[in-house]
Amino acid sequence: MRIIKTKDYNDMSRKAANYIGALIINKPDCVLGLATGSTPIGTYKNLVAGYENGDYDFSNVRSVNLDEYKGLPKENEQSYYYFMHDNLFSHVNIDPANTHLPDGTEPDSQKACEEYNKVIASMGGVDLQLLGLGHDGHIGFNEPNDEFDKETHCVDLTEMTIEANKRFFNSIDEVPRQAYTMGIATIMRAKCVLMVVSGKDKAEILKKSFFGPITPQVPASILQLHPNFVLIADEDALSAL
Ligand SMILES: N[C@@H]1[C@@H](O)[C@H](O)[C@@H](COP(=O)(O)O)O[C@@H]1O
Repeated sequence: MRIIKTKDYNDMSRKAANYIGALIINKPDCVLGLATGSTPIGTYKNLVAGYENGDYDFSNVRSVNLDEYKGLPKENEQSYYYFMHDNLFSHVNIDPANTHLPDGTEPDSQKACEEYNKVIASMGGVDLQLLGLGHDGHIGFNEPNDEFDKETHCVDLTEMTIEANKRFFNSIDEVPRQAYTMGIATIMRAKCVLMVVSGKDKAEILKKSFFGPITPQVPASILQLHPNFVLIADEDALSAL
């Protein structure tokens, strides 16, 4: 595990975008595993700026997203489909046909998950998986559990996650209770895992995840075993170490 300590959120976002941008320059047809949440927004802004100034060309980049709420239509502003278009895809020259998210509009969970596993397999491996960190240690929507969930599956979101994500909705009742998420085994197979973490409110869970025991009760802790795990975190997020 490599820790890159940054001054603040902006510094974190710029360094993470530089990291991803270097991969795009090196491997123009790379497969990016992408994440949502508020933390990567700055990273995406910097990637868009890099595209605009001619540093990054997304025309051959392919992407697979970590997760999607179950039951939200694509045009719902809180769907991760909408988020990705709003924050990245519609601002760069990525081919929409090369971007993938689980289908949150598919009511049949087994079908949605099997289809997404096939999509992931067809990409031939993720070069870089970007991750945020949930307050309970979740990655994607892999919530604390008695075992590590391996492939794409449907999850019941925990109260903590519903509570944390309600800020994006009009009321807590609107927050979906379920989501489709890539599994831990898929995340662990990525050649490189890049996590961005910012803020004092993440300091305790960051410490627990990467300096505590490896346990499915703290899903992110499994990343301690990843051969190429890079954590880009700001001083606040690292303040409990
Ligand atoms: N499914 C997403 C995660 O992928 C994300 O890492 C987490 C943290 O979000 P934030 O970055 O807003 O703290 O939120 C959501 O639950």
